[in-house]
Amino acid sequence: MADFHQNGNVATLHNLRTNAPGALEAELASFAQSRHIGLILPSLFSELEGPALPNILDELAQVGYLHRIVIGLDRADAEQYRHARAFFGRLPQQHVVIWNDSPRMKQIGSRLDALGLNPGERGKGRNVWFCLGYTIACQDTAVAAIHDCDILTYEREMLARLVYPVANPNFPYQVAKGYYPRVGENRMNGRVSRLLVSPLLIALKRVIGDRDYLDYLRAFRYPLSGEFAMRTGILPDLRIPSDWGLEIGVLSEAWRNLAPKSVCQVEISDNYDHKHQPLSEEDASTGLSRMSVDICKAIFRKLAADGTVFSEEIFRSLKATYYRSALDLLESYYSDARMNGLTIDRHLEERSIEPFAQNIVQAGHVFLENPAETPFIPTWNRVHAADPDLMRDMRAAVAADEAEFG
Ligand SMILES: O=C(O)[C@H](O)COP(=O)(O)O
Repeated sequence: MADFHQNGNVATLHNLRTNAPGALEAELASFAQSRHIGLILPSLFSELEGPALPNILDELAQVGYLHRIVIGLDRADAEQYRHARAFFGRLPQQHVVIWNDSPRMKQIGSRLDALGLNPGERGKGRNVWFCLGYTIACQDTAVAAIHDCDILTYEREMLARLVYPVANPNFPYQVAKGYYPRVGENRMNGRVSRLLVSPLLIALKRVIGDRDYLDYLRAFRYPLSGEFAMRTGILPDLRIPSDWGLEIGVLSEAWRNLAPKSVCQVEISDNYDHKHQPLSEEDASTGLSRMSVDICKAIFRKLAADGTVFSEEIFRSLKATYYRSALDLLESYYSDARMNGLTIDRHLEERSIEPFAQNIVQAGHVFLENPAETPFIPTWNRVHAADPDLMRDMRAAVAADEAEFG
């Protein structure tokens, strides 16, 4: 049974398990009559062959309130795109597959490059950005949700809970961020969230002192969740990081652009499992290690933009303070896991803290050497100002790909 604690920073919408099954979906169907609800699915072609996506589609096929599903397809050749069209074809809702590697979409990318508005390296951030642009260009969607395509425990109630806070016209929220415990195969997961982000935020508070931004980030129960819903009015001004800092980046944008009362977090599941990436201890350029560096950089940059002065000494103290905080939290995670019959490999977890500590310092170095680096994709407002036809042409490119390979 969940609690109903509020932290005072962002509204927390719990699942008290008191609602009748289907009650939220029934309400959403009524909201959807006057405000269209869309879903964005950033997908790698390889995920079509994974175990999660077929079940996600089975669940989505039963969702009646969705106006459109926009699928951003990465790392696919022409044959794979054709296959993807057929794969997603069983969705009864209006849907579109954006083939990011198509010659037409590459031309759109080159046009952006020529304007100095490079949409960044291939990756989830860039994929989501094109899907958002497509959604804005359609001009018919009031609420857009985003979730990952590797969720092994997907149920359609997750989506209903995610979109409800921004779809209900009587609620004040512009952004809803999903949260849940990550457990699977009897293990407590969420390694980067538990072992890097939580202790890093505690350490930052100790080293640099109180900051509203730190309180805000610390208020989120799962800051790295890939599940968001937003009212589309805020999308044209959203700056999406092109690297792995996407989830923290979106929260930071919400903090910068919106009043705190417009942001909430919502419990979407009590059983979330997904594909696990390796930590790659020796190589900070891949896997969770790379993710941890990008997340640290995103947080440092945001704090610096807010007036915090960083130095080598601060990053050294941060590393030491982080290490201590992470070990303390590890003790709590262990007890929590143990009482819930879950396993946690203490040795492995303690070993993961070391590369994370190194990566904090590495991210600090990168930041100090290049403080002006802004790995953000331009906002769609900026794109529209520079090339008012681009969004329309992008829609046409997607339609032409569909017609050619349909
Ligand atoms: O959210 C996280 O911490 C990372 O995505 C890693 O998650 P995992 O440990 O569940 O694979």
